[in-house]
Amino acid sequence: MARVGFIGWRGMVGSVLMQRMREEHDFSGRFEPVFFSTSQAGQKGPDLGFETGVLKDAYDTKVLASCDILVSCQGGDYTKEVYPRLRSEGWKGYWIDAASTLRMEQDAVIVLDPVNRHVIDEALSRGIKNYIGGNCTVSLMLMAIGGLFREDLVEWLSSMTYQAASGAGARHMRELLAQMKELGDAAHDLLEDPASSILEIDRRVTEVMRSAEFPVREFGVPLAGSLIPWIDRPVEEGQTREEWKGFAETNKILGRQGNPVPVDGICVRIGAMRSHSQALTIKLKKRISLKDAEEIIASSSEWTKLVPNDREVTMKELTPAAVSGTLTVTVGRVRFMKMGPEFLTAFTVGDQLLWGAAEPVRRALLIVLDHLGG
Ligand SMILES: NC(=O)C1=CN([C@@H]2O[C@H](COP(=O)(O)OP(=O)(O)OC[C@H]3O[C@@H](n4cnc5c(N)ncnc54)[C@H](OP(=O)(O)O)[C@@H]3O)[C@@H](O)[C@H]2O)C=CC1
Ligand SMILES: N[C@@H](CC(=O)OP(=O)(O)O)C(=O)O
Repeated sequence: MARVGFIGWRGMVGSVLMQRMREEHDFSGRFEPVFFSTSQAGQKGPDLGFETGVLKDAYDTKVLASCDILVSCQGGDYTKEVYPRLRSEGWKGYWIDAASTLRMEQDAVIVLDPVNRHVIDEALSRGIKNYIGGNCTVSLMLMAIGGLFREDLVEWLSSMTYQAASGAGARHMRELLAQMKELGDAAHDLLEDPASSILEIDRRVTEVMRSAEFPVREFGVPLAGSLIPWIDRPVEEGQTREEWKGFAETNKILGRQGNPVPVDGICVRIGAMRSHSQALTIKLKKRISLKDAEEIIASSSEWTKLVPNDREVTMKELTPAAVSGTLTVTVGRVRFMKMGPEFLTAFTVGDQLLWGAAEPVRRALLIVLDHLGG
């Protein structure tokens, strides 16, 4: 029976992974799970409804190397430190990771099996051992409109994003709520009075938002009541690294680095909790009917849900409030644009911690286990 080590299981992404694995009964005796921690070795393992033993030291490469598969949601710094050591000590097992560190390596595949199962299967048959979850924005875009790529209809794509606080981590989610509370508190008494001036409410809220006491330790600036049109560090030509991933990772996931599709846009952090949204402009290679475009989009995956371009349904279903916590990736506002009949637009929303992080990793584990005959 394969031995599978889990590192980072108690973090935000790791907790969602554990939750999904329990829901899907993945811990049903098909493999032997081993739980690691960088800070709690020797303490009790997670409460998953079965005996999970004592936590092993996540820096002990001897114990790590006793696993056939390692699944890490611990983060890039951990991967950078431990992964090369394991390989240099001769470990030949499968490394499945949510962090971006190894994504663009030649001997790694970015996993999003509803879209690139063929790439994963081909890599397994070539003996590739590293399977890495993609950037959340890229994975969610492909879950939404992968059908258009599958039909080779996309000449180029621009994605303007509206990214949730969860993408930056748990502390950022807390800070967003703390900021919201401060703003609400600032206007509290005026909100109670229906006759109060909206301009006075706005003045107070803006004053609090700009004050030195406003909680901005994590984001550096206000997000509640505002937005941040910059995610991650700068790279070349004025792009941010998050924007750079759009082109690099989309083409790697699709296995078309030799013939890449241009993908670019502006990535923006907004005050949503855990669902990323994106407004897409898609230049098609040829004219197709709106009905065909909708059908192809809806066929992108079994989790893709096409929302009719109708006000009521859009407001109910095409929002982070509706989508968060579900595996459904909604796509709506599909229509041709004034620029010409090959310019298609769409809006999509998906949970950043599910298909954006934990779910592709969970499914990669099952695929590798299948490959090993587990
Ligand atoms: N956040 C996201 O949206 C995405 C993240 N990722 C990747 O996943 C990595 C992990 O992200 P994320 O899950 O947000 O990170 P977290 O900060 O939530 O968790 C990372 C680790 O911190 C340690 N930790 C310390 N204190 C606590 C605590 N109070 N509660 C829980 N864990 C604690 C745990 O390790 P230990 O038990 O060893 O102490 C945990 O595994 C990222 O660095 C990134 O590489 C990938 C896609 C999306
Ligand atoms: N950078 C993404 C989160 C993410 O998926 O990052 P990475 O590509 O490092 O896994 C965000 O902030 O929303």
